[in-house]
Amino acid sequence: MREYVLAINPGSTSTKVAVFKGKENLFETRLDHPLEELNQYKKITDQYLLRKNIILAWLQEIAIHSENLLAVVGRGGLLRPIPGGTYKITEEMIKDLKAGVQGEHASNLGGILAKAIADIEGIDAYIVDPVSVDEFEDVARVSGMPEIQRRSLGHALNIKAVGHSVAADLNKNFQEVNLIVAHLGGGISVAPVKLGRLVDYNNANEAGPFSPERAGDLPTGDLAKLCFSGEYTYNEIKEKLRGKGGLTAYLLTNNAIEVEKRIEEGDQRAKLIYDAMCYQIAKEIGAMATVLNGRIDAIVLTGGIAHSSYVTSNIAERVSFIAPVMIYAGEDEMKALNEGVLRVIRREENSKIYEEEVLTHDKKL
Ligand SMILES: Nc1ncnc2c1ncn2[C@@H]1O[C@H](COP(=O)(O)OP(=O)(O)OP(=O)(O)O)[C@@H](O)[C@H]1O
Ligand SMILES: CCCC(=O)O
Repeated sequence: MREYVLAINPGSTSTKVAVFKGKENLFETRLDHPLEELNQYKKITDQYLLRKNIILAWLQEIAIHSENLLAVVGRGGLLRPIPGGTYKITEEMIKDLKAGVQGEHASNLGGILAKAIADIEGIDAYIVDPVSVDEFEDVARVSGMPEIQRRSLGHALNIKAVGHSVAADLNKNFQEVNLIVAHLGGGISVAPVKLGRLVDYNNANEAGPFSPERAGDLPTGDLAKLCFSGEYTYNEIKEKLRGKGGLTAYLLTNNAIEVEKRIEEGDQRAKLIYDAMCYQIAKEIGAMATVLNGRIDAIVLTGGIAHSSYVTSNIAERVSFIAPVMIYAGEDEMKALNEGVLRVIRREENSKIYEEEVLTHDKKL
């Protein structure tokens, strides 16, 4: 009997996998990939066969047979800009994931792996709320330089999933509330969520507050000088902006728990940098409050760093005058992927077709 949903969430060095029966999470694990293995491949998407075989071996280990799978869902990546929702994976989407139309990202593998495993049984494969969800109002796209448009890239999957939970806790529908959701992880996304739509974003890879691994907003003149100083290659600059920026650049760690330990031991520099990160997050939340004209049901702090009362109280002190601050620490992307599929299977929502949404969503300013 076909009754299980397999969820696949690829990260840079591991693939999280889970098997659900209805809402119940039966098995979940993180399959680690040693760097020596991954480094053999030039492009992230070239790792697909290696990861597929490891997932199939794991399914065998837990005695889940592919003929009992009902659907497979993967985390969607840097696709073309599309509205949020659950998408049936099509060949057109696979082409774009392989080409990396908005860049390389481990999540590009999510859809490719889901489709490859679903195809073994001829069942449906989906992605849910990919990184490239774009529900911007046009005014949010204008950057100040016509050659550059502001892009919507961020932690849409967790932000939307948490938004649904917050709305339910407020006894409302997601489409009835205005929220500012700050996802505080390795990257940081701050999003004004207007009646269920992500109408603006900082773009977690390139702007907004700095984060454990990313530099965030920078003074543009000084950045241009650094780029042309002759000291760095393009790839080195890219790494300084994303991967080796933020806390990692200042404190040589991306681990917020380690930073807090240093602060407790009296490290004043660690305190200054960490407080600056909280300050920038609060400032971004304040800016996003204007997007919602100040009509906000709640400010929501989520992601791994929202476990820290140091961070949440620091931010709350600055922003609680705007709206009540609610904390939903951690993330449950596996549950969010499964629920996206369940909404379609239970006909609470229609699945979308990527190429149709891209066509109707192509923005030229
Ligand atoms: N209890 C805690 N207190 C403070 N920081 C914490 C705690 N637990 C986790 N973190 C921090 O959260 C960060 C990782 O968050 P998270 O797991 O959401 O990120 P990720 O999944 O690696 O990246 P992303 O969220 O950008 O996809 C790390 O800096 C980690 O040290
Ligand atoms: C673009 C930000 C999303 C992520 O880092 O996972």
